Amino acid sequence: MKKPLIELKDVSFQYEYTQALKNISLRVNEGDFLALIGQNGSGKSTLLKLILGLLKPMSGEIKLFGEQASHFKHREWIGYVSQKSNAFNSGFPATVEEVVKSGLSQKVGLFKRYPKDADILVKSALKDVGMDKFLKRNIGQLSGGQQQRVFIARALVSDPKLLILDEPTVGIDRENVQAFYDMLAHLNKHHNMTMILVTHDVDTVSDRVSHVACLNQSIHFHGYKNDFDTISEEQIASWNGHSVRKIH
Ligand SMILES: Nc1ncnc2c1ncn2[C@@H]1O[C@H](COP(=O)(O)OP(=O)(O)OP(=O)(O)O)[C@@H](O)[C@H]1O
Repeated sequence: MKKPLIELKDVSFQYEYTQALKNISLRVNEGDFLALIGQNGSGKSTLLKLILGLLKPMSGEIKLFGEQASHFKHREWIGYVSQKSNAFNSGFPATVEEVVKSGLSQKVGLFKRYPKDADILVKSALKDVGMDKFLKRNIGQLSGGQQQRVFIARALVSDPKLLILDEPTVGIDRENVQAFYDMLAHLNKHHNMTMILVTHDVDTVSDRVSHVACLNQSIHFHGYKNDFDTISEEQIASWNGHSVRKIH
C-alpha cells in the first residue's frame, strides 16, 4: 500500500463567526498529484494553513508523514509556493540565483554556511523548471509565469518530498498552462514528488493530475481524475454554488 503523507480525519475549523471547514477527511499518498478545487471562500487557504501547521484544528486529527501534525519536526519535507510569490516589480533587487538560493536557508539555518554544493543545487532546481538560462537575471524582469517557475525552483532546492502550490496557474497564459503542467508532471513522475495544486478554477485542471478533491467547506468529491471527468458540470456546480465549464 502507498504511504500516506497527509491524513485528515474529521477535521473542522471555525473562525470567530465562520465555519470554514466541516468534517474534512482527506488522504494524500506518496506519488499523488492532487488538484484541490474550490471557489473563493471554500476553505482552501484554511486547509493549507492547517496542513502547514499555521492553524490548529478545533476537532479531528491531522497526520503528516504518519506523525501527529503537532509533533511533526520535518517542515522542510513540505515545500510551499504561495499565491503571491510572483508579484515582484521590475525594480526588485535580487537575481534569480539569489532567490532560489534563499530556499536553502531553512535547511542550513540562520547564520550557518550554505552547503558546498549550493550552486549546483540552485542550477539543478532551475533546470528542473526550465529556467537555468535565467540564473543572473533580475527576478523583477521576468514574466509572472517565469517568476512562478523560479519560486517553484526555490521550493525544490531544499528537496521537499511534498510540494504544495497555491493557485500556480494564475498569471500564466492559457497556451503556457499545459507546458507548466508538463513541468509539474515531470517532477511528480521522475523525482517522485507528491504534489498538491490548489485552484479555484475547474477549467485549468489538466489531465496531468492523478486525483481531484472538490472542497466547499466539506469535501464533496475525492478520487481519481478519470472518475472526476465522468461527473457532470451541473453536479460540480451544485457543490460550488455557481456554474462551471470543464475543458478536456
Ligand atoms: N482570518 C479570518 N478570520 C475570519 N474569517 C476568515 C478568516 N480567514 C478566512 N475566513 C473565512 O473563512 C472562509 C474560508 O476562507 P479561506 O480563505 O480558507 O477560503 P479560500 O478557499 O482560500 O478562498 P480564496 O480562494 O478567496 O482565497 C471564508 O468564509 C472566509 O471569509
